[in-house]
Amino acid sequence: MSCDLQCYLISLENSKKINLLNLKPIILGRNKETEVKDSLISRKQIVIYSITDERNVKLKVIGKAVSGCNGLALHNNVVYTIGPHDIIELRLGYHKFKIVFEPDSESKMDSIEGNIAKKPRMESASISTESNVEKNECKFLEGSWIEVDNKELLVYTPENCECRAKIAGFDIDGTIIKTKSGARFPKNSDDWTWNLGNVKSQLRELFKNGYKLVFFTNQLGLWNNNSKTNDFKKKIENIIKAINLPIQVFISVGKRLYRKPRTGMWDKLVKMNDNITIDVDNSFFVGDAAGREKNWAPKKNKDHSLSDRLFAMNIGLKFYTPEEYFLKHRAAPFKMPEFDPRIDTSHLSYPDISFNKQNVVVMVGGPGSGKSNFVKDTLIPMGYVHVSRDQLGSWQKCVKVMEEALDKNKNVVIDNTNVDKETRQRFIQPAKQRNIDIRCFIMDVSISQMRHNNLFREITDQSHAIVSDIIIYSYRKNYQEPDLSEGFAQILKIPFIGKFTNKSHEKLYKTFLLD
Ligand SMILES: Nc1ncnc2c1ncn2[C@@H]1O[C@H](COP(=O)(O)OP(=O)(O)OP(=O)(O)O)[C@@H](O)[C@H]1O
Repeated sequence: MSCDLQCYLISLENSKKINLLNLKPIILGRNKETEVKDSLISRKQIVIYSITDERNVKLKVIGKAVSGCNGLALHNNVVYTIGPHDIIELRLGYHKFKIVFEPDSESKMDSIEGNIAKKPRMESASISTESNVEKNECKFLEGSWIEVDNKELLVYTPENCECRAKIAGFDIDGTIIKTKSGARFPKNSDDWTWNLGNVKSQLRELFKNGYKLVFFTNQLGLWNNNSKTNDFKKKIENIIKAINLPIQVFISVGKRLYRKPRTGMWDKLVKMNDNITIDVDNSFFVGDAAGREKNWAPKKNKDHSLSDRLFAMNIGLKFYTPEEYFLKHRAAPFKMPEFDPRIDTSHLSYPDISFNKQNVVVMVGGPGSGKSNFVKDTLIPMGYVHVSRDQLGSWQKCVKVMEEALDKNKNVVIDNTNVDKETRQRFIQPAKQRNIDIRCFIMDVSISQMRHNNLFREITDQSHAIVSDIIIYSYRKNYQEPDLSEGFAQILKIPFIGKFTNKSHEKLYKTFLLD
């Protein structure tokens, strides 16, 4: 063997070259030698030396992180023998160093920029050890929690969780687990068992087939409750431990962006996937909130919601119910929501709203029906004085401001819900007394679209007071259809035409938001 033979570790991140001396151990870790700053890695992570004459390298993991070789996890305190071109990962999947012997008699073409870096060898053939590393070993190693956006989202990531392109996503309650007691809601954090017998083995199969396993769950009940949150975290850790796979878990605690069917949890996963683009076409999501009607199977209740199916739809993922996925049942029928936000409205147009005399426009429409948006877009630019109870505080003030404007020969728009005849008369009478025409513009928007719009506003505009569903349903209950006999010179129906100031709002609006 030539005495000129040298062994190096070459960083695949920055081409840094570390000389491995014959039979002289050095320490790799979060240190100057490697230039790695990853806090999950110990300063003393791996002990390593070369046996240059034999063209091999011995190493032992001694630090807190899970280190790897050629994509496989290494055990701590086990001596491994590896060889030229093997790739050491200081933390499994990260901070890769290739073993290079120079001169390289095996591959003259080999270079960091060349074939090895682009096509890293994944086989474990060259690892020999005093204990075996199984090729598909997939154990779970305890991880850590992070809190996002003022605890609206909690994320659990096991230490050896790898970022992968294919995602197998699952809801938890009613999908992975069910209550042991048979109660609808768990009685305590131990009240769980596997939902279906083969959940665990199917998850293992997916993991072996290259999927990253991710759980997504809505847990509004944890909001502002530290003790419940801690119990729930423990429960999640127990479930993952029992499955014994590195599964990442997203818990939506808040009401807004992260709650399924909204895509906040998925968007966060995309950002946390270490620049690996997610292969949406080959990923999927499984959940029991699928909108199935009562008796979708013998004696089965109606699903409590549709949020899991809509979550998948919003992202563009294939969707399965637990029965379809785990038991291979045929797809059950389901009911879609009344309002579909994806529908294109660009072909619609407003009716002719011009008028050749002084007039008052009384808007009629529930909370979130888009009255203010319409008024701002159309009537205000035409010179109408904007009268709104939201801004003035009481209907009496609205009447006063309207009268003052009318007496100055101005046109006026009353931008209130104006739900019934009595409310509308408050504005019709003073106009009539002045012989001024009154028109009525009704927002042609369904109750479910109003709910969608309100939620959209809640997410995008925190300055506006939150409108509860109760207020919207009370609008529906009290609604009296406007009629010419009330004193209107004209009644027009105003369609909802989507108009957006920015792309991200448009994207959000066009997803299913209601659960
Ligand atoms: N034409 C539109 N295109 C896109 N989004 C719209 C449109 N109209 C309204 N929205 C959105 O719907 C939400 C409610 O709209 P808006 O405030 O105009 O309703 P409103 O009927 O005036 O409600 P309220 O009576 O509660 O004040 C807002 O977030 C708004 O941005």
